[in-house]
Amino acid sequence: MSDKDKPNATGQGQLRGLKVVEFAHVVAGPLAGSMLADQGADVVHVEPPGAGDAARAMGPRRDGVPLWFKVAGRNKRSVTLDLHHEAARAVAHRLVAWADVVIVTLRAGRLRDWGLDWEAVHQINPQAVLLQISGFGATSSQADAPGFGKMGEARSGVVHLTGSPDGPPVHTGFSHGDAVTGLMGAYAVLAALHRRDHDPDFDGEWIDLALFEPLFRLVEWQVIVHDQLGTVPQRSGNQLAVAPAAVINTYRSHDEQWITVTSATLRSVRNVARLLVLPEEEFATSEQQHARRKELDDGLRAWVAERSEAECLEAFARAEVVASRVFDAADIAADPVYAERDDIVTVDDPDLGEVRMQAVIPHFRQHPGRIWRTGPALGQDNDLVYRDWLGLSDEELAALEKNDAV
Ligand SMILES: CC(C)(COP(=O)(O)OP(=O)(O)OC[C@H]1O[C@@H](n2cnc3c(N)ncnc32)[C@H](O)[C@@H]1OP(=O)(O)O)[C@@H](O)C(=O)NCCC(=O)NCCSC(=O)C(=O)O
Repeated sequence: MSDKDKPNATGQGQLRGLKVVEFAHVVAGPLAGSMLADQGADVVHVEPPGAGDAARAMGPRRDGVPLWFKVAGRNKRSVTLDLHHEAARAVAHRLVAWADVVIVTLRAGRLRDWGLDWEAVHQINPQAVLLQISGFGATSSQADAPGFGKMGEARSGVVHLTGSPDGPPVHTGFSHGDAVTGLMGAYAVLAALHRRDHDPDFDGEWIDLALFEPLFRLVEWQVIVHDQLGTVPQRSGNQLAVAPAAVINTYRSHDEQWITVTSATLRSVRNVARLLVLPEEEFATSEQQHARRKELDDGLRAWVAERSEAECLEAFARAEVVASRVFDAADIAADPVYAERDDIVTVDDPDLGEVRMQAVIPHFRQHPGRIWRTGPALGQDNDLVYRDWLGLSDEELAALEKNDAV
């Protein structure tokens, strides 16, 4: 076994030694695992033999090599296991027994059939933390229904709030609902592990997370405004529906670059007024600012349209008005602040040579996580995980292979 193939291969990171197995596909569940893997956990991604996780085929390719999975699968182990076979399910249960954390995102009926639901997992490994991600949650009447992240975004209220008032509701340009669900799933796992490590009576935990719930939770004002005022917040373009004093919008410069300006406190809105040479004292209170929000917005639009991006950003910086060029991927690649932060790193990849991707974020300054591999080939770690970690014998492995179960 080479050094890099040993358990705890990262040798660093906050979660070194944490054992995680994922019976999860596409984006949300694997992203939860990715957050844990970035911090040094040993994450085993179980995929069906053949094509593997559908996530492998997603997104643009270079020379036939899919790019997204190089990031999505990074720092993880890939094993194949066809759970349609009973013998494969027995191996899955050994992985459950091995793990501290089990992530499942197959539909409820399938989890029950395959012995990967809470009852089964808890029986196999009473100390395990189970993160179950589903469309509608395990207690819902829709518990077994399929769900995708965009459904979650729509159901969370966020899509209703996104877009211009006279336009259609809009989704964001990436897997927002899935990503936030993965992130919240990882956060929940760590909360459960904290209890495990401090409560002598810990007897496992079942985290039951629906795809719409994380975004729903994060729009902090939606429910209480509706409850207390009886009003339904509406789309308001780039403005925040419930922060009436704020000036937030994108404006186009003379050299046709979009710039976001955002000012959400009394002082920062006053700074905008001063920049536009409006009498600052007339923008002293939240009510005054709200009453003249359109004037500020129109004023900024005209002001930015007359100037180049560079002039605007310089003036904004001088006036302490918070603003940014609306970045695209090329801007990110060229930006000095990203470089100063080491937010993009170069990683060796067996198919593509050197690839650039996001660093482990957030940065831990004392004990940072690291990227020790890009998304692995399908089943690349079968031998390591099944033989060395689970202790399967040659005969057991041969029998699985003979039945196409791995
Ligand atoms: C994503 C789903 C809609 C896919 O639904 P289905 O295709 O009906 O699959 P099921 O969940 O019933 O799981 C059974 C299928 O899993 C696949 N599968 C996965 N892993 C295995 C292994 N190891 N062995 C065998 N089969 C496997 C295989 O295709 C099975 O289908 P058969 O071969 O027919 O037996 C659902 O799993 C789901 O709602 N999951 C919970 C919420 C979630 O995570 N949604 C995706 C978020 S990402 C997202 O929204 C996005 O990317 O966009």
